[in-house]
Parts: sequence; C-alpha cells; structure tokens
Amino acid sequence: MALVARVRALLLPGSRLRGATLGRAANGGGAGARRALSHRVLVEADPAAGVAVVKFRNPPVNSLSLEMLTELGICLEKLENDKTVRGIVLTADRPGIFSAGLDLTEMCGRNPAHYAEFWKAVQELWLRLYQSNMALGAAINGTCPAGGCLLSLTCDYRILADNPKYTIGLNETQLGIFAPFWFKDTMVNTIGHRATERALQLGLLFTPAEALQVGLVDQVVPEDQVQSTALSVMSQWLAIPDHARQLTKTMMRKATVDQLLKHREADIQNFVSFISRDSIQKVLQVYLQKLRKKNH
Ligand SMILES: CCCCC/C=C\CCCC/C=C/C(=O)SCCNC(=O)CCNC(=O)[C@H](O)C(C)(C)COP(=O)(O)OP(=O)(O)OC[C@H]1O[C@@H](n2cnc3c(N)ncnc32)[C@H](O)[C@@H]1OP(=O)(O)O
Repeated sequence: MALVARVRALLLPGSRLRGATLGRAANGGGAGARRALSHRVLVEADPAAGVAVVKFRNPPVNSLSLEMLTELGICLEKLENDKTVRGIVLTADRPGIFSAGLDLTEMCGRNPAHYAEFWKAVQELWLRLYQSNMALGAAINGTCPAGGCLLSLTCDYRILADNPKYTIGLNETQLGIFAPFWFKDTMVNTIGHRATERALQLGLLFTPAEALQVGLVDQVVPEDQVQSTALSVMSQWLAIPDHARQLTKTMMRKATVDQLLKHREADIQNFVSFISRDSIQKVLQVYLQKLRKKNH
C-alpha cells in the first residue's frame, strides 16, 4: 500500500479527522472541544473558538520522518476541509523538543528513489503550510533546529518558551549541508536578507532572547504560557474577516511559493544528487553517530 494510503488508514476510527464526531477533550478544552489522534499527531479542536491545536508526538525528538510528514499533511488537509476550523496552532505534545528537524535517517544510506520521495514530501508539507488559508501559529515549547524552525516559519506568528535550551534556527551549514532556496526565502520573508545571510552562513541557533531580537519569533513567554499565549494571539488573527486576511497572506507569499512550484522537479533532482554524494553521506553519518554516541 502507498505510504499516504497507509497513513490515512492509520487515523483512528471514529475521529473527526475521518468525518465522525470526536469525543470531548480530556484536558482543558472548552465546551464541545474535540480530540482526535493519529499515531504521530494529536489534534485538539475547539469548534467554538474555531481553532485546532496540532501536537507533534513522534518520539524521541519529533523528527520529520516520511511518515510524520505524511501524517501531518493528512491531518492538515482534514482540518482545512473542516468548516469549524479557521486557525491552527502547531506545538509539541511534550515540552522539550518542538522538532529536531528533518529525520536524518531518511537522508542517510538510502537509495535515490527514497531521497526523491522524501524530498517531495518535505516540499508538499511546506506548500500546504505556507499557502494555508488558515491562520497558523507556532507555540514553540522546545528546541527548534533546521526543519523544525522551517515549520514554525511557515506560520503567521511564533511564540517561543523562555528557556535558554530552546534554541531556534536553520543550522544546516553546521552539519555540512545547506538550506535550499525555499528555506532561505521563508527566513528572508521573516527576518530580512542581511539577518538571514548571517544566520544561514553561520548556521546560527538563536537563544530565545536573540530570536526575539532578530524577529525570528514574535514573543517569548514563560514556558507554561506558550500555548495559552498562542491561542490568545490567534483570537486577534481570527478577528479579521477571513477573506481579507487570506487575500493579504496570499499576496505576501505568492512570489515565494511560485518559485518552488516553478522549480519543483529540479529541486528534487538537485536534492537527490547532492545528498547522494559520498562526501555528504559521510558528513551526515558522522553527525548521526555523534548524536547517537551521546547516549551509549
Ligand atoms: C541543491 C538543492 C538542494 C540541496 C539541499 C541540500 C541539503 C539538504 C538540506 C536538508 C535540510 C535539512 C534540514 C534538517 O532539518 S536536518 C536535521 C537537523 N537537525 C539537527 O541538527 C538536530 C539534531 N538533533 C539534536 O541536536 C538533538 O537530538 C536535540 C534535538 C537537541 C535533542 O537532544 P536530546 O534530547 O539530548 O536527544 P538526543 O540527541 O539524545 O537524540 C535522541 C535520539 O534521536 C536521534 N535524533 C536526533 N535528531 C535527529 C534527527 N534530526 N533525525 C533523526 N534522528 C535524530 C538521536 O540520534 C538519538 O538517537 P538514539 O536514541 O539512537 O541515540
């Protein structure tokens, strides 16, 4: 069975994400709040507020594996088709790691067809998020490198927990790889050209104070207030008539989206040929081994 079909089948029976009614949220959702889960993504929807909180739960580090990318994409697609939902907050189910970024094991020791499938899934999730008609917020309750940072940058605003361990940035160069043009464009659109150039060349991971200063996040708040702040900011975004907000968002993001749409196939081929190089495979393997050694 194709991965997308397998993941669709994984979504739990009875969940609103499959069109049925959800049970009431067990943990503090408002009246009528609903809860649905797939294996790697938990969705808590509050129809009265028009908001769904989408929680990553892909242990140990919420890495964006092919399955995680696919499941997340399917959850978002379902929410976009749900008329009761106008805004989505992305967060980690457990605080500590928002997302460790792209799953390195998907880019190491595999074959070109796998690299192409994986990169296509990364592109698709980015396109879905960056073009979303929903208001999107990131409640960043953990460390947020590389692909994790990219996820948050697709949102309309970012709230980061005030914990010096929770760094955020596109640190690809530190691994010996580099951020492709559409990662770069997404960051430029948030913090500007010069700050992006410095951040990308140096592979900077910003502390909360630095991230706030450079404009990578909009607010830094105490750790226990990240989600509540993200929800309260969401109500400001949802106070604007949807059509006006959506047209404005499209206007702001269209040129960036069009660049990837125009070069999508070439971007996949470039990724496959870059990541397949022996030298790059070696660099990634050494990096992964270093991460693993820490624990053994
Ligand atoms: C020309 C056209 C295009 C060219 C394009 C070129 C290149 C491609 C660009 C690709 C863009 C890449 C984007 C990315 O997102 S790359 C991933 C970057 N991520 C990181 O650098 C983070 C790495 N992880 C960490 O720093 C830490 O794990 C942590 C997130 C700070 C959490 O620390 P801690 O709680 O101490 O956990 P551990 O380090 O002990 O990790 C637990 C296990 O998880 C494994 N792990 C960690 N991160 C990843 C990952 N990203 N992917 C896969 N696996 C990961 C780690 O190895 C541990 O495994 P173990 O249990 O077996 O020891």
